Amino acid sequence: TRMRVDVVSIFPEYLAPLDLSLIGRARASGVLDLAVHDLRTWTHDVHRTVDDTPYGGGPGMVMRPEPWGEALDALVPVGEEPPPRLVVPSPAGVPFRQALAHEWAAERHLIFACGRYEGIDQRVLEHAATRMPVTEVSLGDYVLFGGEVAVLVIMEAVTRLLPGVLGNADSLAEESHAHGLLEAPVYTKPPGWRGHDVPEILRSGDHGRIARWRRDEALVRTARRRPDMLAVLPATELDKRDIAA
Ligand SMILES: Nc1cc(-c2ccc3ccn(Cc4ccccn4)c3c2)[nH]n1
Repeated sequence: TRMRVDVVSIFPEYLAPLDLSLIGRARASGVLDLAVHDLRTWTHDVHRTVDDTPYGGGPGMVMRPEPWGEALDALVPVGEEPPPRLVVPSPAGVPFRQALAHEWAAERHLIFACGRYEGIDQRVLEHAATRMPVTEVSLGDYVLFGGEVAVLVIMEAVTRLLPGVLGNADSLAEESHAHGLLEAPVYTKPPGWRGHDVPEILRSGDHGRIARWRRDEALVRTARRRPDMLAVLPATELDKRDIAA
């Protein structure tokens, strides 16, 4: 098996979509070995308590360290080499970008800790960091209820980079965040639809002009929607003439 992934959550059913489609196929093909665990497995009280009031006061509850400690003990075999990476979605995390997806696609073992409430007692991450690399990661500047949907996003971004998962390797090559620009628009049949026609050039068969047209469209789109992406492009990539046009 290429990669093992463990996900721990108090809402394991939130991760059910990982059984579907491409990720389901990656699991069936053996390239991905995924297990979802209920954090309450590692509670011992009759109410299976996972949260408590925050030290220092403030609203909401905080996830207790003990269940997380036992969960991670159970999921990391003693002396596992290389150690797994612990990924903890958090509003205070580093931004998740395609570069991280590529890095994590090379890992042998990922463990995702899905927090809820106001988050996980920080000592869980501090202690885990004595045994494995730990990354707190944010999907963006908006606040979710918990880490589960972030794990779905991260798992999709990482799994599609695993060998054999993407059917047509070219689509990986075409990936927008690879050449630093947004994708050009895409079209398919019919050539005319509700009065909207497919740009003639795409039906010309002139592949050189088509490639140029797509690049120009990508540049214009990026300039309009994501000027920040252009700021980091190496000058060689950016032909000012394209933008002016
Ligand atoms: N990019 C992201 C990531 C998250 C995220 C990830 C994990 C948890 C566990 C709990 N919460 C709620 C919460 C709300 C307020 C302050 C702290 N946490 C999460 C939110 N929101 N946005």
